[in-house]
Amino acid sequence: MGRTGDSGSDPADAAIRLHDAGRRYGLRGPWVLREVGLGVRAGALTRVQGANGTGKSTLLRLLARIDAPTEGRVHGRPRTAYVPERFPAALPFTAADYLTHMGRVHGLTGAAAARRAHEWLDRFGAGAHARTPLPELSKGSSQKVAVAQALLAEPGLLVLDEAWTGLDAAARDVLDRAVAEHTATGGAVVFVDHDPRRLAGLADETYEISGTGVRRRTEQTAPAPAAAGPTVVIEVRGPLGARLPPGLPGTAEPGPDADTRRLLVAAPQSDLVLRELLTASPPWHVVGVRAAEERR
Ligand SMILES: Nc1ncnc2c1ncn2[C@@H]1O[C@H](COP(=O)(O)OP(=O)(O)OP(=O)(O)O)[C@@H](O)[C@H]1O
Repeated sequence: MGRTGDSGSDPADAAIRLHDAGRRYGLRGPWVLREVGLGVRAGALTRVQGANGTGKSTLLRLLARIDAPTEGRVHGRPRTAYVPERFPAALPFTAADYLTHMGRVHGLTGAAAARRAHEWLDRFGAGAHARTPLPELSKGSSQKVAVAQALLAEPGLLVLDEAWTGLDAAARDVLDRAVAEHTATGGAVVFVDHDPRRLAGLADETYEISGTGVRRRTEQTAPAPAAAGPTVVIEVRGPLGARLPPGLPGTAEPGPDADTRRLLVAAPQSDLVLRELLTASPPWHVVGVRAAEERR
């Protein structure tokens, strides 16, 4: 069985690393993972894939340190936030109180945690549910809370297990952008998603689970084609006279102020463009992103 350690993907700058890690459930349960060696780099987007039941969630729980490996070791303790595949929605909190509580768990002051709780609920279009008890939320709103609790913590490592499932299209876009911003500012993201188009072409590393082993995939997924379809307007601000990064897809035009530009980009390429802008030197500040139809 191929071991990721054998493929040389154990970077020294890893935020977290598994060494010969194995996991089974129960004393005599079958091994789900064995001899797994992989590192997750700071500033990188890492995808984990594999057929149903192969151990994707198990691997993510090891990386999030929710579970300890049955054998082997884990190195690195980045501050980690985790969106589980199934959010425990029956907790006795309102949405805002739960998020504030989670913010405090992650070390924020009460005031900062409460502010970010409301900011993230608003960003996900769930501001109206701030005072709704978690058990009364719809599945979609509940998932927004599940994702917001991880994002508001601004962790070093963000672990997303099917986090897009159940979100509406606008909320999925918000999460896509949050992931791009997170990696652009040096955070690490590990994700699993059943949809191969999710963040297609953006992953820096892709790991495939097969049998009890994990293999690093070396081939890059081609970026999503710029198909006809929805266009988004990205308004950015940069230093006066600065040039946009070369080779950006879409078209650019002057913005409302001398230091702003408006980019018209096919929706599937907007994350790629945001990432280029945020990682440019000097970086561009993203003023806003909206559907082209809403343009005034
Ligand atoms: N808490 C647990 N107790 C016992 N067995 C478990 C537990 N969690 C997972 N397993 C088993 O470990 C194996 C891998 O499960 P896991 O959920 O990690 O796979 P997955 O690839 O994420 O699955 P899916 O594609 O269905 O989300 C499965 O056989 C599953 O039944």
